[in-house]
Amino acid sequence: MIENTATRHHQNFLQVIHSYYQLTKPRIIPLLLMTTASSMWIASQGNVNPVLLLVTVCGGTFAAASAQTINCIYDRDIDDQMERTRHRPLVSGRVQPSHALIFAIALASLSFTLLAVFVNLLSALLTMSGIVFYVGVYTHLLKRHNPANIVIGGAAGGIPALVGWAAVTDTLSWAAWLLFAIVFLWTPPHFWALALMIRDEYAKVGVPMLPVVAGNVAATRQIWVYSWLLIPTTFLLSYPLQVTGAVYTCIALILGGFFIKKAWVLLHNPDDKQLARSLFLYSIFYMMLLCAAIVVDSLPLTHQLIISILDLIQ
Ligand code: HEM
Ligand SMILES: CC(C)=CCC/C(C)=C/CC/C(C)=C/COP(=O)(O)OP(=O)(O)O
Repeated sequence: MIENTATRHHQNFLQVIHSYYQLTKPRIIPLLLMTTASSMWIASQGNVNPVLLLVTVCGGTFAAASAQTINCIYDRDIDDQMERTRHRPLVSGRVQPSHALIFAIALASLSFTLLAVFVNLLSALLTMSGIVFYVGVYTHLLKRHNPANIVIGGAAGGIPALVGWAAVTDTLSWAAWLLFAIVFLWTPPHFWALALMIRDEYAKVGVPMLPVVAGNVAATRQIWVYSWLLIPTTFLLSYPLQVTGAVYTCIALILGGFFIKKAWVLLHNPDDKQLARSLFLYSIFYMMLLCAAIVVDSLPLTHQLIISILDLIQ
């Protein structure tokens, strides 16, 4: 009997932890952190201090988790009505909104303190501006009111790249803003592809996502335009900025080629949900590999490999 009660308490405790974990929308955070890490990588010319990297990534994790939790509190009414979101902890009543708010404030405070004390004030303030922008501008002002919601909201997603740069250099440079621009321009194709898949759900709750208000044809045209803005922008890191080299440029070219191809096929089949899904999944893979390419590009081993290959050819 006592053993049973203890097991039940243990299970309840794990369920509570899991509910709070779910509040933070944890699957999105690793990619945000990859943009921070790759920005730190370039800013330190491949010699990033591992402790600084760890602390910055922890600060970024807490901040993103805080922002997502506040978003869950704010959007719990519409989350309740959409299949994709109806199992979230605040909707199903597993966490009280007031408890979630305390959790979010604690996470934001922890993030600010960690970054301000162990990294620098600029990175801490930028991170807080990320939370304010995502919650105040995207979630409150735009998401339910303006079809340009995610175009402007994409700026919040670009902030972790700025944070990474600021963490290393205590300033922002052209390269930092370029990384910001890459995430900013990537966000519309990433999100509209998903919105094409679940357009009816957004329509049901009255969220004016582009495919809902302008139709699939207009949305796929916009995806096409943003893809063409994104891909050339990724090359600017190599030329004229010269913060990345040949390996990055080759990988960016191949990845970009597939991006354009998928956007092109979708442009000609705007109602095909499978193609929209394929672009959505690819957009995530694309950003992961682009960040990885930035890191690989600067490794001494890569340089040695290229020199060996060039020697072999000659
Ligand atoms: C305003 C900007 C953005 C919007 C509106 C948006 C929206 C979404 C939505 C609705 C999902 C589906 C999540 C789910 O199934 O619950 C998703 C998935 C995802 N997003 Fe975004 N996103 C945005 C920006 C970003 C950024 C900047 C990143 C990272 C750099 C990112 C990374 C991801 C990842 C990794 C997933 C897949 C998560 C999974 O496996 O379920 N997103 N996004
Ligand atoms: C520096 C810092 C902390 C920056 C914050 C960056 C951040 C949290 C970006 C997240 C973008 C995102 C996944 C939006 C989805 O919101 P949604 O409300 O449209 O998604 P939903 O429909 O799944 O609720």
